Amino acid sequence: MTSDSACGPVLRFDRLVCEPARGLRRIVASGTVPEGGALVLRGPSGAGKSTLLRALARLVPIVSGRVWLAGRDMGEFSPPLWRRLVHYLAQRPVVFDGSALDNVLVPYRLRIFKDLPPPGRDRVVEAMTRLGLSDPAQDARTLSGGELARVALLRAVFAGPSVLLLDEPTAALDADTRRTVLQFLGTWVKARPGRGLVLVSHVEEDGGAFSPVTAVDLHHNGTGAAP
Ligand SMILES: Nc1ncnc2c1ncn2[C@@H]1O[C@H](COP(=O)(O)OP(=O)(O)OP(=O)(O)O)[C@@H](O)[C@H]1O
Repeated sequence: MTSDSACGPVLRFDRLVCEPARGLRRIVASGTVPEGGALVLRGPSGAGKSTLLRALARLVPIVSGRVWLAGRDMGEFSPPLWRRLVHYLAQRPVVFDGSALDNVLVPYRLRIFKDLPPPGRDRVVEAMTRLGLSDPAQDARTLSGGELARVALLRAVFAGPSVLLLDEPTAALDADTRRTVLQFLGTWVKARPGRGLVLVSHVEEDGGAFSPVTAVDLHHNGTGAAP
């Protein structure tokens, strides 16, 4: 896996020490998310990949270490603003009542982002179509696992993040759909300056969809390092 630092880092974490819940085994890692590209988080099951992602989103306790977004320390942001800009997408998608389209727009329907104008319906439907979601009106509770994963991904994308933290976003997808999703993310991350991705993936080729790309290997003992 190559590393290319031609662009500056969007997100950087240095000797970040976090724990899944207070008092549990700690995870220690440092890494850099390149602008317009991705950091791929690798490691065996239980090594702490999801925990590290959740720590970067300020969803689990950070014991020590530092995190910067576009050069600004995490502490300079309120937690809600940070979580919007550094947006975590869980491994198991959450489904709400309503259609597939309603589900993409949930944060706006619930008025979580009061200061952000909702994206136009046409833009959302166009993105859904690009991801192979051909019926925006379909009841979300009838969507397959792979369709729901793509709905959840679009919900995250339309929340307006700078950095998307994606926990195995291609796990429920067949090879063709996986390529479509990776291509979509590759376009998204380059569409505006200041964007980056962090991706947990067990699929070696997933990282190859992005350039520049960096990696962190988390080990069984919870320590992580760039290879
Ligand atoms: N809330 C929690 N309470 C107790 N233990 C937890 C909690 N969350 C995670 N753990 C434990 O912390 C360790 C790291 O979990 P984590 O989900 O971060 O691993 P992972 O590398 O993402 O694994 P996988 O590849 O299987 O998803 C695991 O041993 C897990 O059982």
